[in-house]
Parts: sequence; C-alpha cells; structure tokens
Amino acid sequence: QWHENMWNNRNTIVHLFEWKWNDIADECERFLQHKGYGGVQVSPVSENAIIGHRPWWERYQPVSYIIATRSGNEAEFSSMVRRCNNVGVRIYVDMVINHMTGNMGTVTGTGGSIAYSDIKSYPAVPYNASHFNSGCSIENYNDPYQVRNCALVGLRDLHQGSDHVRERIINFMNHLIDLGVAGFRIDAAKHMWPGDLQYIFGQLKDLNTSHGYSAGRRPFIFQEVIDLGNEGVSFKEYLHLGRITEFKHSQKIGEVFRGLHQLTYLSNWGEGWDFMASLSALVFVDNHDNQRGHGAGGDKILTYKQSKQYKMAVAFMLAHPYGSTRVMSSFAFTDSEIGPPQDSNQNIISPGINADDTCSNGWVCEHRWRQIYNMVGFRNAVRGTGLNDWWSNGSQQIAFCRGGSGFVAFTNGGTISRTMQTCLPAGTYCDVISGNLINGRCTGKTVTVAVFGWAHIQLADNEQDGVLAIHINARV
Ligand SMILES: O=C(NCCCOc1c(-c2ccc(O)c(O)c2)oc2cc(O)cc(O)c2c1=O)[C@@H]1CCCN1C(=O)/C=C/c1ccc(O)c(O)c1
Repeated sequence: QWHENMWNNRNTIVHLFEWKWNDIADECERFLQHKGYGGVQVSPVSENAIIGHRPWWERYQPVSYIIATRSGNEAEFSSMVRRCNNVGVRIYVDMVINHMTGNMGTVTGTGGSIAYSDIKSYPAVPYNASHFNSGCSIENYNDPYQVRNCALVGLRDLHQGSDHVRERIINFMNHLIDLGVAGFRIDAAKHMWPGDLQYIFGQLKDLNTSHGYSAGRRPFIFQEVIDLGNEGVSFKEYLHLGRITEFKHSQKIGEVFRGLHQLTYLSNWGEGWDFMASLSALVFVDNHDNQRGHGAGGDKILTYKQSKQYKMAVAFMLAHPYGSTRVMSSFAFTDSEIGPPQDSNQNIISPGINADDTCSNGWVCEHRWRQIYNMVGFRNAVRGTGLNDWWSNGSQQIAFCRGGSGFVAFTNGGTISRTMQTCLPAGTYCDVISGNLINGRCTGKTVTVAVFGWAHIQLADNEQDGVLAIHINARV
C-alpha cells in the first residue's frame, strides 16, 4: 500500500483537479505518457451535492456512490482508466468516505439523486440516520474523539464502525478496483478511526491484472492527514495503513523559496526537518485546498501565482529523493470559493491546448510548464540513486548530484559562476530548465562536462529560473 504501482520508468502523480474524464484520457495519451508522468489523481468520482454557486468544495459533499459528477459518468470514467493504463499512466481516486453532505435540507446530486440531509437520509446509497455519528460538531481539534466522532464543519459524519457503512464503502472501492484504478487518496483520514480504515483497506481486492498490474498488487493508499504537529491527532496513528500527505513539506518549502530560510539549510531536507520517514510521505508544494491561502500552511504556500519561486520549489521537490511526489495542476482563480471554468449551463469547460503546449480556457496546467515536466523526467533519470556531492556557498546557493545520473544547482540570491562537480560522465548536456533536447540540439543552455565530472556552471539570480538541471537522458 506504500508502492504507487507505476511503470518502472515513471514517477510523480499529477493532480488534474476538476478535469473531466474524457479530457484526462486525452491528456494521458497526448502528453503525460511522453513526459514520464506515472499517474493522475482525479477529483472525487462519487455523485455530489449541487450547491448554488458551484464552489470547488461541493465535490467533497457526497450524495451517493454513483459515478456521476460534472467530470463525467461511469462509462467515461471506465474508458479513461483503460486508456490511461494502456499508456502507463495510473489513476488514483480521491475518496470522500468520512462524510456525506452538510445539513442543507433536501438536496439534489450531480447524478439526479435526492437526499434528505436534514434527517440524514441518503436513499441512493442507502444510508439512514443510524449510519451516522451523533449530532456534535468538532469544536476542539485537540480532542481525538471529537475529531473522529463529531461532524467536520457540520458535514454529516458517517459511522465507519457500522457494518453497513463499511460494506457500502468497501463495495464502492472494490468496484473502482475492478475498473482498473491503482489506488486511492483518502480524504479527511484524520477524521476516521485508524481501526475502521484498517478494516476497510483489508477488505479491498488486489488490483485488476487485466490492467497490467502483476498479480497480488495492493492498492496504493495515501491518506490526507493534516498534521503540522500541534493537534490531538498525530499522523503516526496512520503510518501502518499507507502513505500520508506531509503538509510540513508544503509549508516549509514555501517558506524556503519565499526567502524565509537560506537554501544552505536544505542540506538535511526531509527527516532532518522533522518530516515523517521518506517511505511514508506523499509530498507536494501546494494542494487544492492550501493553494487558496487559508488551508494548512497558511499564506506561505507557493502557488502558480508566484511562478518563479513555485517552479524552483517544484524543481527542488522533484530533484530531491524525499517522498513520493505529486504535482498540482490548477484552474485559475482569484476567489477562493470559485469552482472550475464552466459554461452558461454550469458544465465544466475543457482545457484548450495552445501551439506552445500551454493550456487555455482558464486552466493553468502547471504540469505542462517545461521546468516542471522536465524535472519529472529528471526524477525518472535518477531513479534509484541517493543524494551526494552536496555543495553550498553557505547561504542562498546550493547544488547536488543524484548518483552519477543527475546534477542540479539553485540560487535564491547571487550568481553562481564556477567549475563544479556534476558527477556525470563527460559529454554535452542540455539544461532542462532553460530548454529541451530536440533533434540532438539544446534549445536552452548547454553544459559541457569534462573528465571526472567537472563543468563550469553559470546561473545568475536575475535569469528566468533560479535552477539549472542536467541528467543522463538529456545528453546531446
Ligand atoms: O471554510 C470552509 N471550511 C472550514 C475549514 C476547512 O475545513 C475542512 C477540512 C479540514 C481543514 C483543516 C483540517 O485540519 C482538517 O482536518 C479538515 O476538510 C474538509 C474535507 C472535506 O472533504 C470537505 C470539507 O468541506 C472540508 C473542510 O471544510 C469552507 C466552506 C466549506 C468547505 N470549505 C473548505 O474550506 C473545504 C476544505 C477542504 C475540502 C476538501 C479537502 O480535502 C480539504 O483538505 C479541505
């Protein structure tokens, strides 16, 4: 449950937040497979409440476990999983199983189901009042009982100790496994008892071998446990169940690349910064919630809006061996509630793809930014290596090798202009931050590595990007 079940020349999950299933299938075939992305985290697939202004978080208020949302229906979802698996891109489903909707009287779902949230009746599952916890709402996050047994922001809190609730959840997740998914994000895991989750995960099938998984593969599990170290519930309670989102990584990497800590202190990044063990961590720079500025990590979280620092942070995350990596792919927003780009009938608008491979129609597509997709390629090239030959100028300039397969340099202040050890075999390499290797030529900087790995590295702090990266798969 800690292994992503990706093809071995792939890594990194991209969260295609709010994308439609047909568009994700297209993206797997036309882009993700070619850039070495290993999988896609999709938005919740279960029918959700229709809430007036269509806020992004309406998808986190289930009405049933029918696959019917603004992203598409079951047939479209099933086709997407098949098409993406066929090109080696795995699908991970965002599971909202802690709760159903808020208390909003009679509510209609995106698949047309009706629910009576005031009396905790969800006939399309079916759930009735006996399947929910008592009416308390969470007041004190330092009380682990409240956090699990009371309602999160008033959302109807399911009782995962109930046999019926367990059976409905297990049945839904096993159906998704039948359709070929590789694993699950467990939303609001902190709000469910580890014992209940352990029971549920234990009843999940092995992955469907007709989608290319070897026999006996277990679903990849990554649990959303927001724990910055000061609440009653600790991430430690979930370590034995699967990976866990490491929000400290998101918070601290934002602080570092905003200049609040000098790069030289990144020399012990990971467990040295009080993060959880690397093999337990799912890491990211921002996520769908905290990119809006009021989630975990506060206003220091870097997003597409601070593009230079954001690309440096993503590049560092992908260059460093710590954790299993996830790249955020957003729609543009100014208002923190607003949902995805939609037409006059409130249908989600598909991203347009420009001639330069960027997106239009209100989609940011960070995963299509050259500095980001090329670092996904870097992470593939250095697979299996550690971090070695760390260098720093003692403040805002650092560089390191990944085995003998890759080299990166960062400056967050001042110009690097010196001969450095790149650990790479002699040859001519393309800097994959400033350009691509196309038809045997570098469209950006070229780095000539001499014998014993020495090369002159030039990186000014007024350049478009404060990063330089070379690796064995970008060698002229
Ligand atoms: O002000 C809000 N919420 C209160 C503060 C955020 O609390 C929420 C947390 C939350 C926040 C901090 C924690 O330490 C924690 O344990 C939980 O997790 C959720 C998970 C859901 O599936 C659905 C939700 O509505 C929430 C949520 O409201 C607005 C309006 C309602 C939705 N929402 C939001 O802001 C929605 C946020 C949201 C939605 C989905 C997520 O997966 C998520 O992490 C956050």
